[in-house]
Amino acid sequence: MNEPVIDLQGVSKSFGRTRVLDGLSLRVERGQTFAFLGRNGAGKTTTIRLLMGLLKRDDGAVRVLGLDPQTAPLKLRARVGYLAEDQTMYGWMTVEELVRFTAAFYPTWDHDLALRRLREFELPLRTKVGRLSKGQKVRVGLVLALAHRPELVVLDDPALGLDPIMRKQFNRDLVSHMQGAGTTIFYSSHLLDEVEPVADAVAILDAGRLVRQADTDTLRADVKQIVVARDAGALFEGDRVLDRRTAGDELAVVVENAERVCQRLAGEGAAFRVVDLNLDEIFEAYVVGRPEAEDGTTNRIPIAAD
Ligand SMILES: Nc1ncnc2c1ncn2[C@@H]1O[C@H](COP(=O)(O)OP(=O)(O)OP(=O)(O)O)[C@@H](O)[C@H]1O
Repeated sequence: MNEPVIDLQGVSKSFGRTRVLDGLSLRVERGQTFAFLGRNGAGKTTTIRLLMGLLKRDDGAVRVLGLDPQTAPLKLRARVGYLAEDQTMYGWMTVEELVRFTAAFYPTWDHDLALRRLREFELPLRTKVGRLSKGQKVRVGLVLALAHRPELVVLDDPALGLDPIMRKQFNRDLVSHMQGAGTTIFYSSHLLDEVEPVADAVAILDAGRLVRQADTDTLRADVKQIVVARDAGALFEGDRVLDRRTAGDELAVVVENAERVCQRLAGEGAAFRVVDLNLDEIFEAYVVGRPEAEDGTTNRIPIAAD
């Protein structure tokens, strides 16, 4: 198998006495569009800063494009397009000046490509960056992150602060300008609806721990809600239950390995129905699901990355 583009193993990071990342392992393959999901404060930006060599880890190993970002940050930056969450731009420069200024840092800069993207994004070249709208600034950030033709694009919550129409547009930009052509895209988000149509793979981070990493299609096929009679909770003993809730006479249980669970239930002659979940519902089951039975016992098994 090819070397992964991003490879984190057992990475931990604390700020003072607060442990923000706790033994995080993650693997992103070449050409993937990979969404890194987590609620506010889960540790996404911290992970991205570690990937970019902007922070030092306390423990574990990090390789990005085969390099350790901590010891080779500049080499890495030349090969990565990075859009920070709080991208600070030089507001007093015009768009054109900012593009020329940034170009000077990258030997592989493709100025024609930059101009083409600026045109496609309908960005006004002679307007000062400080006067652009939030959506326009994100697009300038994307142009700057892409025009040196990086092998890897790392975007920290790029749709943050954009209105729903602009977020859809951003997704279209992602698909039309970055996907394909072998570029690997790693981006953090908490906007599940928008991630779902574009991400090949996702990782779900919760309080600094990885709760699941999988291809998006695999995840949707694997995690389902199974509805049984209210008193039939014992059917799921030993299963990986993520969430369990009752409604009227029914019990709805979200499980991993749904196909295997369904085969078993069918074999046992149990009455049940299966509900497909979208990424948003799956995410919710992992990070806020309540797997406990009414007697307080739990059968959520600690979950490892695939
Ligand atoms: N330099 C720092 N010093 C102290 N605490 C920090 C620092 N950077 C991050 N933290 C804390 O680490 C935790 C994780 O922050 P991080 O920014 O990585 O989360 P996030 O998943 O990106 O959140 P969001 O979606 O809100 O941007 C938070 O509790 C944050 O307050």
